Amino acid sequence: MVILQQGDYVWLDFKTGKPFDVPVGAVVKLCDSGLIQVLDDEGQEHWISPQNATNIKPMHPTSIHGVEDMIRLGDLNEAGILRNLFIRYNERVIYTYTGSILVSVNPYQLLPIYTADHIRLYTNKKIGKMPPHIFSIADNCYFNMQRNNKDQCCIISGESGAGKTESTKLILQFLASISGQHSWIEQQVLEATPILEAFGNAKTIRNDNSSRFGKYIDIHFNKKGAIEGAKIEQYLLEKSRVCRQAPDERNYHVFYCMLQGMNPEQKSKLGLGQASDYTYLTMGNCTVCEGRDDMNDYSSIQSAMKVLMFTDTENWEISKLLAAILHMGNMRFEARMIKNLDACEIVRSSNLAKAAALLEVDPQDVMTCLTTRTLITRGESVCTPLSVDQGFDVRDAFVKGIYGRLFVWIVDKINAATYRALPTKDRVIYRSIGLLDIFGFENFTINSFEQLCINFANENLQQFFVQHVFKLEQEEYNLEHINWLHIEFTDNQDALDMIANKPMNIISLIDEESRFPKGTDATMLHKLNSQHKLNTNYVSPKHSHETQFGIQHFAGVVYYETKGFLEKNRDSLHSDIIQLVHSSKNKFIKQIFQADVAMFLCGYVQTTMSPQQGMETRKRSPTLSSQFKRSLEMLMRTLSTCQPFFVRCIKPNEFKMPMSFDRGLCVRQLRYSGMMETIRIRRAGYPIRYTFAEFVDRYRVLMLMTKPASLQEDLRGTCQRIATAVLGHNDDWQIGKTKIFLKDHHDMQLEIERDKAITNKVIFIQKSVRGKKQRANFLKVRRSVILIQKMWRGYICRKNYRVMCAGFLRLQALWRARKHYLLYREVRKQIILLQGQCRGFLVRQTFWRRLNAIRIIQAYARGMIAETVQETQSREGAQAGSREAASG
Ligand SMILES: Nc1ncnc2c1ncn2[C@@H]1O[C@H](COP(=O)(O)OP(=O)(O)OP(=O)(O)O)[C@@H](O)[C@H]1O
Repeated sequence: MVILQQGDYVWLDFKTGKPFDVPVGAVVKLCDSGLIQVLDDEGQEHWISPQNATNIKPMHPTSIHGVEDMIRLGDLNEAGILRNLFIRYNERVIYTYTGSILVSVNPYQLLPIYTADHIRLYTNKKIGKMPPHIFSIADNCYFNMQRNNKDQCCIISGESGAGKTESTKLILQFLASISGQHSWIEQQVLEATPILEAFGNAKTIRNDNSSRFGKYIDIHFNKKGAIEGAKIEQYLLEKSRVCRQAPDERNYHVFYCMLQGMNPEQKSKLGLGQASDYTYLTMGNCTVCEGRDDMNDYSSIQSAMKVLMFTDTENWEISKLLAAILHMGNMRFEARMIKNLDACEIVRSSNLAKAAALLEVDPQDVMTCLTTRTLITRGESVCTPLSVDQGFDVRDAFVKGIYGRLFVWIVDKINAATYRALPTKDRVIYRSIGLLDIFGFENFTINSFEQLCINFANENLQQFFVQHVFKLEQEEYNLEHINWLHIEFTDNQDALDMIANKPMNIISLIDEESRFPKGTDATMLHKLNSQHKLNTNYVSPKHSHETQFGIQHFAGVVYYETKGFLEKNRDSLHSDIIQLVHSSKNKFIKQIFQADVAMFLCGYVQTTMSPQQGMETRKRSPTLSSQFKRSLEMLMRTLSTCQPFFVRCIKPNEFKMPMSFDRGLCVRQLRYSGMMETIRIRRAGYPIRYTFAEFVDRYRVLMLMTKPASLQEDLRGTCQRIATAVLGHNDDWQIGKTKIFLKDHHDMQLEIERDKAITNKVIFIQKSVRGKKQRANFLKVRRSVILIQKMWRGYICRKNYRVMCAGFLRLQALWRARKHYLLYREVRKQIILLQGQCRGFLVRQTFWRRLNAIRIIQAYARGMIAETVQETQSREGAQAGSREAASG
């Protein structure tokens, strides 16, 4: 028992026994209370008791958050694949790889992943270098074509509404933008889409723009890799839609566009009203399609037709036929009895006249043609009446005949504009990429002849795939003496042999019975039963009254209802109708019926038993199954010369809703797409191989001193050495007799290393060239610098010299000045000293002289003073005596 912890991821398998129930991923929320609580991917909680713990299995770590390449999933089973797609889808990541197979889940919303920037990002990038994307497939187709000089093809399959046509358009858009400037031819190739969609697409309950035909677009490129042309091959247009639509479905878009977009004058010329006036347009009770603008689409169709060289006359003739179809659809039949036989008559109305006028036939002839039939009884032709139901059937057969041939003519017309057959010698230099947008495996409640054809095509494609991925590899491994693990896989060769290859196969028996005059659906079933009842791929009816048989296809058993098989397979028109067309004055209708008329005129007719047991005359055109088988054989031949890529489109829900993932629906599609086988086969084998020479030439860059293959003596040894050096000894790659065998991731690793090595070498070359250039430049600059330095230094030296000279002069002057000054100062000092002494001497002499004089003067003065004082005193004494005498 597994010990679980909170947060662990597990698989929950409730073993409901329902065919499309697979284990769901879940995370453990609680596990400590005895019961285990888990939350599954759908958001539902479950409590699981220890007894039921066998329902739980741990999840491989690679499955927890999802991987880009499902080959790397540890849980390589339906549940693992489904969960991986689911978690990526929830993150709006719609593309996932399985090796080089791309799985695309329709997002039903516009994602910002198809911009010009994305185109640039994905250009010239090997698968795996960038996250999975449809652009990566387109890019690898393109660069493989150029690198390997080999045609490429891309097989896009899936259910209705899964996104095949959108993927095809995205690839075309990518190729047109990377292959060069938008040229006229590229525009023509791109403009073919609106025309094809108008005439071949319709609103169905599964898809508002459902392609009701398969197509193979072969795009041709010239040596330079520019688009040079394209050729479209169409398969199995659903003609019955012109006359009948299921509830909520519409007829082909072109009818509604024409009625909305034509001007009143044109409409009145064609006698047209509005969509609701026509039985053929209202059977599904739905004349408008949300999100489509029929009026706008009409002008797009018109301009696309101009680009593709439809003349105005041709355009008008097409409109006339479309209008005639609508008028014929409004014809009513009334029951009559003629000579005790059920007969009918067309109710008088303008519809017959309008239809006859547009077809340019006599209205009476139309009446006769739709109400009677010419039979040959005992060599004589007899005209017998038709019942009302037969009348309707003949009318519808005529209408389907017109539309089917018109569609073929339109495709041919487009091809005439876009495809130029090249002389055989030129073809060698032209390469092509083929895009196959074809209905996937179908298994409805009631499956008819169309489903048989579709599933037959899918068996072929599955076989092609298996052959490509497994059988050829196995053969090659054996041839090359490679050890490899034998894996079980479903080889559908037996089923294919039973359907179409071995003598008395199912298709040939249906064909034979279709040509047999007395053949009916019941006799055909009887023959099928007796021929194949012992074949394990054939499921016989359980009771004799049952009208269905089963085939064990690669994707499961499908039961086919045989009612109507022969009629559908004959796909022929009664000779009366061909005669009516022959009598027409309308050149266009005669042109589209050209082959039938020619056959009719040759009298090349077949006879079949009519319900009235008379012999009908019909033109003996090839049956639908033989035509389909032939075009399928051609297609398979073309594909087998190409290097293939596979895109598996998955529709996540039936409601055209974003972010809604219906697990059951997706498992069914995964199973029907043969995905499981493909994953196992691819993972177990060695998808990448190179001859020794190719390998050495491509990867010698990874080992120093390795010579080109042409100069090698031991190519095998060199290969081995390179592979060992890069991939290691023990990894799962092998070396055979002439080739080396690798897994996808080895290729990626080698390419990454090669890229690195080349980048290093390029950098080295760039470095050397830049170095040389820089050195030369440097030397030049250095020379110039030295010259400048020289000049500068000279200049500076000269300038300095001059300054120095001036300085020296000044110094000299200063020095001399100083010397003179010092001398002068000394002299001056001496002189001053001398002067001082002299002056001293003189002063002293003068002093003594003056002193003596002063002394003499003083003595004289003192004598004077003393005399004066004496005189004064005597005078004063006299005066005082006088005064005393006076007073007294
Ligand atoms: N990559 C995409 N991004 C956004 N929407 C898409 C994408 N692919 C498909 N769709 C939506 O899904 C619708 C159906 O796609 P598409 O017509 O390509 O389906 P189909 O497989 O060709 O169906 P049918 O077989 O009926 O023609 C488109 O009209 C578009 O709305």
